[in-house]
Amino acid sequence: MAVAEFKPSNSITHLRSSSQLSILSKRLSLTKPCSFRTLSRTQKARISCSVAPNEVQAPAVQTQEPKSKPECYGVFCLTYDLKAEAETRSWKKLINIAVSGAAGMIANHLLFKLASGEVFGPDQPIALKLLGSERSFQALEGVAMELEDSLFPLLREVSIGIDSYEVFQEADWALLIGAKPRGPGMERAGLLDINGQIFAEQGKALNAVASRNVKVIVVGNPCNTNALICLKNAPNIPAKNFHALTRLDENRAKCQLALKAGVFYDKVSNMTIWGNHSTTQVPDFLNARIDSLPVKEVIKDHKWLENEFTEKVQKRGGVLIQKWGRSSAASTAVSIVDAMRALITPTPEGDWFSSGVYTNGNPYGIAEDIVFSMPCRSKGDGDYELVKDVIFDDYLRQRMAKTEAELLAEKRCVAHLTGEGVAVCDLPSGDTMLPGEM
Ligand SMILES: NC(=O)c1ccc[n+]([C@@H]2O[C@H](COP(=O)([O-])OP(=O)(O)OC[C@H]3O[C@@H](n4cnc5c(N)ncnc54)[C@H](O)[C@@H]3O)[C@@H](O)[C@H]2O)c1
Repeated sequence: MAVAEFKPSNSITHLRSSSQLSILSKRLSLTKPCSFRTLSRTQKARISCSVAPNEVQAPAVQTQEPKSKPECYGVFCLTYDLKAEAETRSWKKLINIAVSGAAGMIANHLLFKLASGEVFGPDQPIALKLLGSERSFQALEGVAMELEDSLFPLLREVSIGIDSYEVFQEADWALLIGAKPRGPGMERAGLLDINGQIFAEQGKALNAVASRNVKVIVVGNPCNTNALICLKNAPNIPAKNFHALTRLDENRAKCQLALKAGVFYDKVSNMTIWGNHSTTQVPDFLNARIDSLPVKEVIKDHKWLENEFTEKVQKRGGVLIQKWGRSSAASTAVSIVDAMRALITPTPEGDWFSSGVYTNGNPYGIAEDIVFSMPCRSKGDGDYELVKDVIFDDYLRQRMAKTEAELLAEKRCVAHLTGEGVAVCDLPSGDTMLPGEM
């Protein structure tokens, strides 16, 4: 990307968004407004601003913007030579990706994958809109600096902010990672309330300012119920557009089956994670396949499947924390990429992927009106359909009932955040830690 230096005299400056105009005007203390023009070729508004020296009242001193206001960051505010844009004519329309918790560990892996084109491909420019908390604002600036220094050709805009109503504007994707970790001694109900409030607020913000077709992936825990809270607070966005990330659990389950069967993990397919992203989740070995064969035909040790395999997947996150000293970040970022790609590329014939989705009219008899991980297929258009041809046995039904009961109890705990009355918190006894916890 060629970047032309901004000169505040007689220059024609091409900005990338209307918000940049106000920043430019402020920097130059312009007395007259600049003019707009739209380039139909790119279908994107650009602003031409003729600046005569006598219009400049003060030196181009950079004024401090209020921290809550997202704006272009650093090099992403600079202008660039339109001639150099010839190269980018074949590029697609810019995609706006909002990421919350952008100064956190998962985002630190994810943002660079997004910017490198790993999700949307080498001809798809993107804008990153980074949401942080007040405490993490400085760290957010650090993240933006690293993005600047990476010189990603596809990364056309970066903005940072702490107000979700500002950051989520026109978002095509919202990757909601930011959440409070559970502190020592904090009950799961406490975590549900604290984080639930974050997701209620972010749901409202998405409802108000995001694209009507925004795809939302909730990562922050407890992600299923946070996704439910979020969608309930965004009535103008289809509930089907909200996902809770269970792709990491799917990937972990595939890995364990491959290990036991002694095959490379690309041989494992049709892996469903049913239910909650907690230790009640059900990795489904009944419907999964290894080399196109039912798992039970390849792995004859059915006791291992029922006990060890299931528990290994459910508790993988906790074991990882014990070894690593922190929660999985890199593999979570990889699984977010997988989850996004699963929605924008056609699912291979006969296969499916897992995602926590709204149980509205599901064919499995699962309680309606919760976010439950289920098997999905996509045509690659951002949408999905539930897979119908799955089988159940008593073991699977029993396990599914347990994770369903947990999600229904979580839902009752957050009734005050979903507009469904007074919360009554009667979570099943025994702490079903989140997979990312000890
Ligand atoms: N679904 C999954 O598979 C999965 C896997 C791993 C982790 N997680 C969850 O993802 C979340 C983030 O994990 P991490 O390792 O990146 O944590 P982290 O603590 O490194 O980062 C979280 C970031 O979010 C920010 N934040 C807090 N509240 C915010 C808010 N209201 N708006 C915007 N930002 C906010 C924090 O300041 C912090 O920078 C946790 O809730 C974790 O449990 C989910």
